[in-house]
Amino acid sequence: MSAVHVRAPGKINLALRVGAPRPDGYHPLATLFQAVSLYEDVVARPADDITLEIHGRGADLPTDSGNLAVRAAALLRETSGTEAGVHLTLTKQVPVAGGMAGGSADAAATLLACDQLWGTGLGREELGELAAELGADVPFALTGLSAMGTGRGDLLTPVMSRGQYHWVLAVQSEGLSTPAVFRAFDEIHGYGAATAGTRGSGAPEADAGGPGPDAGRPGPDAGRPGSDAGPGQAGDEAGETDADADVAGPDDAPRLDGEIVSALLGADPLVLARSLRNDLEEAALSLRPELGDVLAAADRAGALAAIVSGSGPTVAALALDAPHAASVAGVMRNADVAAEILTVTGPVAGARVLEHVGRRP
Ligand SMILES: C[C@](O)(CO)[C@H](O)COP(=O)(O)OP(=O)(O)OC[C@H]1O[C@@H](n2ccc(N)nc2=O)[C@H](O)[C@@H]1O
Ligand SMILES: Nc1ncnc2c1ncn2[C@@H]1O[C@H](COP(=O)(O)OP(=O)(O)OP(=O)(O)O)[C@@H](O)[C@H]1O
Repeated sequence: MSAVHVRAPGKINLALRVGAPRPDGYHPLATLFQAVSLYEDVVARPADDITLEIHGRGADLPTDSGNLAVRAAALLRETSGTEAGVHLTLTKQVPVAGGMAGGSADAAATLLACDQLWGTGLGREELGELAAELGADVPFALTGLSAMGTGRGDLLTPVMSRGQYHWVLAVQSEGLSTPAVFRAFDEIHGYGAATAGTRGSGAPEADAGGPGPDAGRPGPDAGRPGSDAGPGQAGDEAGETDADADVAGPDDAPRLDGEIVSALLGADPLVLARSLRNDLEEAALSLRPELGDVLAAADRAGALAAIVSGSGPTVAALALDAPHAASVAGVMRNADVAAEILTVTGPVAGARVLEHVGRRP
């Protein structure tokens, strides 16, 4: 085979509940992911070593083992035992360090592209396990669509979603470090200096003394006022998910409100708008107070609701439909609160092969 082209999506966390740091420094999460139509494209070609070139965003990113795509290829090579190499051409659309899991999408796309190129014979399940080793958000970039994430965010349960949601994204020129946002979260909630670490280091640098005194506390309630508005129109058609129950993890893990799962089944953006919440938003705002202006601008532009995506600083504003999204985007562009204003839709598929070039019949 002469090339494999794989595309993987960025994500928005429709809901993100965060608990106290665990002994390993990671935070237990309960999150509802939606994959959106902002993509990372990876073309994998045979080569002797593992090499990478980057187009689009991220010209300053490392192209060596500091890059998650290179790390993904190296992990797959080691696991599969192949001696082959790969040249990766990565075209990035997802903002770097934007809270939309762009690096994770690169890793997921690379795993799938190299798997196909090298014919490793590993199944999706084994690729999922490698994905979780690379980062908490990587498994979701493989599966895409809508899913609940628990554990570190890497234990996924698919969630049914009807209809298409229209988002306006306010992208900042400077990203936010995910570990720094989790650290700010810990400070705000009195959890002590439990997390540090850099991406892809395998695990965050845990507190030398182990878990903080508050490690067992339930998740804090850090949503903005109004983000917890009244009950949704939970129908009785919740499919495999019990929409009336809180969606639970272990005893002291944070929980998602079942209302948001029902909202996705109802295909009604007005209902979803009432259920959006992000426990990291306050922490992102503490590091980047200007994000308050972005949220306010989305509100003034008539968005149904707006939320910081994941660890930020990208703000995702929900619209009623495509024309409404275009209108909100126009007003937000004029407000001049972001480097770029984009419109996307979700949910979309996870990492998938777009093209095999030169495959034998
Ligand atoms: C904020 C989210 O995007 C929400 O989906 C994710 O939790 C972040 O996922 P990610 O960037 O893939 O995270 P990783 O690369 O695994 O970890 C980066 C750093 O984020 C922090 N981290 C991440 C996930 C988690 N459940 N708890 C954490 O404390 C840790 O400091 C870790 O060192
Ligand atoms: N391929 C990559 N793309 C982007 N960042 C990468 C990549 N490889 C390594 N990195 C490092 O990871 C950091 C953040 O990556 P990314 O763009 O995925 O952030 P993010 O979207 O905020 O992630 P998440 O939402 O998963 O927390 C970058 O600042 C960079 O140091």
